[in-house]
Amino acid sequence: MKYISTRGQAPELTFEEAMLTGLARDGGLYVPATVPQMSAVDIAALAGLPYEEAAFRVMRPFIGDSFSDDEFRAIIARAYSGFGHAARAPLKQLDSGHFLLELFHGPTLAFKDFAMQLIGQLFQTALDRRGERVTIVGATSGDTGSAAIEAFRGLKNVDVFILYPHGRVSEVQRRQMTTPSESNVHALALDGDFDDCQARLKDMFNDFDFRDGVRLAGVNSINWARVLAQVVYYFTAAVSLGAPHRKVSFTVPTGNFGDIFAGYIAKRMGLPIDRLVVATNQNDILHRCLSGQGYHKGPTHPSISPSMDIQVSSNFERALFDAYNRDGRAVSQLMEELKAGGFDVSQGAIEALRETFDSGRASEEETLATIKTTLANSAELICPHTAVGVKVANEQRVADVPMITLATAHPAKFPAAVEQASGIHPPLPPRMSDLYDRPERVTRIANDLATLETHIKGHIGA
Ligand SMILES: Cc1ncc(COP(=O)(O)O)c(C=O)c1O
Ligand SMILES: N[C@@H](CCOP(=O)(O)O)C(=O)O
Repeated sequence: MKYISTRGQAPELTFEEAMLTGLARDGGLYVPATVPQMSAVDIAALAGLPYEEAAFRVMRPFIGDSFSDDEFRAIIARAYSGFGHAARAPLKQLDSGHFLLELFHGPTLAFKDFAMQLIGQLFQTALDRRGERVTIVGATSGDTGSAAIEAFRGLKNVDVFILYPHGRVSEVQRRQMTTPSESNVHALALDGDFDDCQARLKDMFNDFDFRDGVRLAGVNSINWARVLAQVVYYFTAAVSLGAPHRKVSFTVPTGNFGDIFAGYIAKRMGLPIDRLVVATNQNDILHRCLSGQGYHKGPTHPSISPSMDIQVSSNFERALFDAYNRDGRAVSQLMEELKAGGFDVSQGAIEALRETFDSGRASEEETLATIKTTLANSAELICPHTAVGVKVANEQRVADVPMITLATAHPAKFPAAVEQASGIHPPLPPRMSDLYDRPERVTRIANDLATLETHIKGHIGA
């Protein structure tokens, strides 16, 4: 199994190399050269399996020779052992044709744990074997950072630096990042928004002296392994509703396009997915693009679903690569135009995208109203990101095809918005009940590449 870059100018890599590399050296994102297929028989055989075994069968063909079967099985078992629900990703019925896929039973209460817990184990195994260490730098609007810190805290061959936008994450998210006491964890509150954090991270990858000097690695969804781990729950959810014998649709609260791109991979592997619906908040660049208005950046408006406050949706590049028939030069050209503000998508590419993706948006008021009505109608208290999904799903559902909305975070991560909408203050799970009492450790830092690089170099192994 080989991985190629969306910009066509970087070396082909194995799974392990792509995982440890993160961003390709031509600035692109790694994708599998070919997508492995699962037959209807393979898919039907997933029914009733433990989540871990389904994960092994879905992901195994992407791993190649990087890990032995025994090694990979053990890694998966360790990754999901800390989840608070036996099913790992349980489905809850909201009404007759609408289901919630609960992805918040991991250690940091968001869907990121599915991938991050796995790649924590994968990194550790690979680095121990190679006798290497890496410096992980991550950009977060709140959830990736806390999940990465949880997965890598205390590991001897990794330092983890997380850039988050100062003042733009929830207090629970911030405390999850700033309270771990392990010396290999470094929380950096950047003066800027999430797009600034992600842009500086990509700048670091494109500064080869720095990149090679600190042995930079990335755990954002630029890392293919992140996307791969998220493919699994599309299979388990669809199979529990009757796939491969019946089609299902998914609505995905979307920001960086990693989660929904995992659904696209599941579909390309053979899972009978009818529609994949991109649900955005008021920062609706993806919805506008899929509606034919081109991809043009605007200001980011802070919202009550802050993890989706994004303009430059990183993984959309992977979808564009396929929509432009895997033409790396065309993708490079679009990404150059994006630096200057945006680009128009060709008619052929937009038609290709629309074969799979629909989209919708939820305003702040609609998000609050959806939290309230979902509680009243289905007795489910949902987080604001999930509410964006539920609102859009309700508009886009069609009869006879079940709709599964991804519940991407626990409501207790966003208590202010949930309480505003519902009057209920969602409590943190007991194991996190002292979160507000733990001392915080964070460095406020300027949105400046040289400052960041100097800080990181000075704190490796500190
Ligand atoms: C709670 C929550 N929902 C949705 C999203 C959007 O997911 P993605 O960035 O994969 O599109 C995020 C951030 O990634 C998130 O943290
Ligand atoms: N919403 C994310 C943004 C980063 O996304 P990623 O999937 O690329 O890591 C967050 O919570 O940080």
